[in-house]
Amino acid sequence: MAGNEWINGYLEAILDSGGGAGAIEEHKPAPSMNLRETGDFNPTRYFVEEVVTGVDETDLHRTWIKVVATRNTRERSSRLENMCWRIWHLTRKKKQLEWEELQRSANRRWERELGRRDATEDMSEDLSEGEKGDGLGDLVQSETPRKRFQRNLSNLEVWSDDKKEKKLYIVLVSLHGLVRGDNMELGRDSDTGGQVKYVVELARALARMPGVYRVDLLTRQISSAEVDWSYGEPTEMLTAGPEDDGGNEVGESSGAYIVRIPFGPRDKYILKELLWPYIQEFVDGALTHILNMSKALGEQIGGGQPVWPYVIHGHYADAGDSAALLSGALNVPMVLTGHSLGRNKLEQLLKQGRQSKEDINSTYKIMRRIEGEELSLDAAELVITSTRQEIDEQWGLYDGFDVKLERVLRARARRGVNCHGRYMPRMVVIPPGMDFSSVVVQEEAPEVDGELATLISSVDDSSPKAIPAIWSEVMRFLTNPHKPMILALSRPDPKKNITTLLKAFGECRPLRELANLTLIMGNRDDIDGMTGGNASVLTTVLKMIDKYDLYGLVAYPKHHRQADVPEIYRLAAKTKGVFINPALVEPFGLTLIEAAAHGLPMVATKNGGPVDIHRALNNGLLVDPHDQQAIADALLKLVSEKNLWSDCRNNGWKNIHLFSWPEHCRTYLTRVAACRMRHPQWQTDTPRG
Ligand SMILES: O=c1ccn([C@@H]2O[C@H](COP(=O)(O)OP(=O)(O)O[C@H]3O[C@H](CO)[C@@H](O)[C@H](O)[C@H]3O)[C@@H](O)[C@H]2O)c(=O)[nH]1
Ligand SMILES: O=P(O)(O)OC[C@H]1O[C@](O)(CO)[C@@H](O)[C@@H]1O
Repeated sequence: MAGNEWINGYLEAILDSGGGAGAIEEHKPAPSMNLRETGDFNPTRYFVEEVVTGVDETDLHRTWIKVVATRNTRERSSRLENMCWRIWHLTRKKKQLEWEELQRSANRRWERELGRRDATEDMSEDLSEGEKGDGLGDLVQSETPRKRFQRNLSNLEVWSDDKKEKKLYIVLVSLHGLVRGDNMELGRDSDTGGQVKYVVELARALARMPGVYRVDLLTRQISSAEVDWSYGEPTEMLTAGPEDDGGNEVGESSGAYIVRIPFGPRDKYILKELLWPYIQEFVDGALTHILNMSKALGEQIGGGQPVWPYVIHGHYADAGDSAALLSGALNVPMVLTGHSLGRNKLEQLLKQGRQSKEDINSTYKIMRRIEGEELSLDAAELVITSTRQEIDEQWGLYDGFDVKLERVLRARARRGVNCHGRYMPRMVVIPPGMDFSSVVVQEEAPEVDGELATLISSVDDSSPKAIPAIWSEVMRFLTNPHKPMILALSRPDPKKNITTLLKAFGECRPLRELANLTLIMGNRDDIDGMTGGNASVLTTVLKMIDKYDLYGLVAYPKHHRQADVPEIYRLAAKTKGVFINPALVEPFGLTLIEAAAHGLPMVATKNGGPVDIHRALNNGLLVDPHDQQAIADALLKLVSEKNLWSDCRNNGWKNIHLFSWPEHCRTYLTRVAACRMRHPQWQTDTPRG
């Protein structure tokens, strides 16, 4: 088409000028005017050069106005051509800018990748020490060095019997709650629960390890009429130390002891939230005890030289704060276990939406607690957690810890690269053990009616099968005790979310018809005598039982002893029931491994440690604790689908052995031995061990 010949001319000019759609064109200088003078002037080429070099879009519109106003056809056509080219040029220029930006961002990404590769090399260099694995689901891959799953703990020497000639002195600190070795009053109040059980069992297990001479568990001396006299005893032996191989006595101080230090109002048992002002007083008392004990041990086993603590291990924010001070004063490595973390609790309570941050702080002194946790992180060489999730999603909330940065810092320190003063503690997953002595040997899944009915109907004192007293205590609430029992067992703390469980049960007719609900909520004489949060939970529970008319379907006994707990699990298992932990957040969940050991499948909160326990045991279902329907559905599924129930029961039994205190202690000592040595008595070239 003749009219469009000019387009061909321009295209040729583009090709000549090296331009082409998408090509990146070198910027060409404008043709000098001498082209005109020399007669080689080519208007098309001129325009192309003119457009490519000179114009921009700002006056494009003015040009358009001129073109529209031009009468002369030829002139108008020329101007139109010019405009087309300018539009084309600007489009190409825009594309060029975009391409250059793409190039720049690709370069930036490549640089970041290079950096990441560096960091990953650092980490993997570090990970080769067995830090891989994402939690209890990899428990078989966890720090606990088990034969079949021996980790590549490259530069760590696993603690073994050849350490038996060492005579280590270990100090554990757990300040709050009622701490004693036997008949613990777990669940009596919000401060006496899993941590108390954990530290007592840890102290006993450590004292039984080769090379450990003495373990002191420091706590608060409570001489109050409100509590049993045993909590006022200055010292309580938990276990005597092991005989040494030669059968010789190992000294009267060997073994594990609770040592009670007086601090705070002498005649009062006060809540953990009110202990913060007295931490320094505890530290003073603890320091005096440790100095005296180190001297005494020095006389016994140290050849006259003081035997300083091998490690000071704080449990929970308050004891972590204290251990940090003691560690600094004694120049002894500090280890921390959180048990339950303030930032996580705050997050979940805010999500529940019942209290403002100010109210939460007023009730729980949560900001002082978080400050104690941050101080502990700064001082700790090592943080022992129960699950991988606790590291990633709970400690990861803290200023003093970042998963990736910690590994990079450690790798840099190992390579002698400056860390600019940044330091973070190592995190290691060592799941707690449990005391299996209370677990009855695995029985075949009994026929419910056959076994339990026989037991109940023949009960009398003479009967060889007299049922445990606690069974009667529970069953007296129930119209039909043969129905599958849904069991919840926890301190009656608001964060345990018992009321949502009760609502789910009360509003689910099939569940009410198919199962009973048993709530073990600590021990109580009088609800009015309970602390605030616990009293409100109990009051709400009673009101909800009335509201939903759950009489005969829900058991809520006032008292039980520690020795009753295994029997309670057994009763629920005999009815083919289910254990539930609906907590808003559960850092670990000792009750879940206890229930599994007793053959009970679980329904548990998906917030916290239960995720990793489930991955290790595969013995139940996880739920959103804020979703009442999900809780009801999961319970209904497990109590109604008998094959699923049996599979979960057997899965729990299959792997529960992974939660063993001896294995825990072996890993514990292996990791502590690798901490930075600080004290002259440990002055050796290699990590202590
Ligand atoms: O009425 C009760 C209530 C509890 N318990 C026992 O007390 C312990 C409770 O431990 P857990 O279920 O773990 O809850 P907490 O008391 O909240 O323990 C804190 O500390 C534990 C140890 O670190 C962690 O597992 C928890 O996640 C953490 O919240 C278990 O052994 C229970 O058997 C009773 O015997 N009777
Ligand atoms: O509910 P909180 O305030 O996080 O505290 C958890 C409590 O449970 C315990 O296990 C009770 O022993 C302690 O860790 C702590 O007193």
